[in-house]
Amino acid sequence: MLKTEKVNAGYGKLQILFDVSIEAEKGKITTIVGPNGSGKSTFLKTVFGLTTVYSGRILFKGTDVTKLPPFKRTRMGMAYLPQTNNVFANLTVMENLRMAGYILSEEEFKDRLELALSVFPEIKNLLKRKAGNLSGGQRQFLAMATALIRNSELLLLDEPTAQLAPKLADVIFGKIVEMRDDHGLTVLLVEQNAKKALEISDKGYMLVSGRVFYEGDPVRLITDDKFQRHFLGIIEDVEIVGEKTEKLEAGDVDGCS
Ligand SMILES: Nc1ncnc2c1ncn2[C@@H]1O[C@H](COP(=O)(O)OP(=O)(O)OP(=O)(O)O)[C@@H](O)[C@H]1O
Repeated sequence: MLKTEKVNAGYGKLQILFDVSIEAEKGKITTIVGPNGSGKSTFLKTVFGLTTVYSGRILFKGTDVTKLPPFKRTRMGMAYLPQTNNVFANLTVMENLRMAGYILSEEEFKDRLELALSVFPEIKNLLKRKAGNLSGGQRQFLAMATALIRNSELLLLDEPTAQLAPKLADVIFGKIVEMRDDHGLTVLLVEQNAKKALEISDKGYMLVSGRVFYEGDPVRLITDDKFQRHFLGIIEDVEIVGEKTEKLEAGDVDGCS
């Protein structure tokens, strides 16, 4: 569904990502974890076309989208849900949902709305409320519901559980699983809440200083001793040789613990 090939990207001349190659398979949840500032959000923005790509390719459904503007990627089925400002705060919940479905016929919109509200019944009684007055969790539900209305195929989720109470975070993770299992969505997830995110994932990546440091089985990543230390920001034993960071293969992880 989504593949990046040796992507080097950043903001203007400030390079943040180095040779990042990642694959998110159709109908699967792929999660990227890593220390603060490692480039996780920048990577999602890059996939959506919001940064400067110096070299490498981004392939979406087999098409090279590296040079396409974000609105064209949206049209192709990508939904990017940033951590904040993921809904129109001055519009009501219903107006947000209508905006998402503005190209649909009235009949199609009704069907998509019914589906979105069946996955997110939590917002059903809030349709007239201004999105800006929703709680953090409700706002996240609304943002995800708009992706369902748009019939998006790939969800790019940037820390959807940030600043939410643990119980609510669990509900959000449950919704992500539901969107994969019942609605066939492909999810590329960036999370600080690394352990829980990896538990629901089919594949895990770890970024350190803008480079892929681990790729593979998410459960192996959680249980790896090195991961725990790196994730806490203690990265003294990441071997950096010149410009290259040693990449752990899934097979190496057993030996690390
Ligand atoms: N718009 C921007 N312009 C310039 N530099 C930026 C911009 N946004 C982020 N950065 C820098 O890019 C680097 C990576 O940040 P990014 O937000 O991608 O990391 P992250 O892994 O998502 O971190 P966090 O978990 O703290 O959100 C940081 O050094 C940050 O200061």
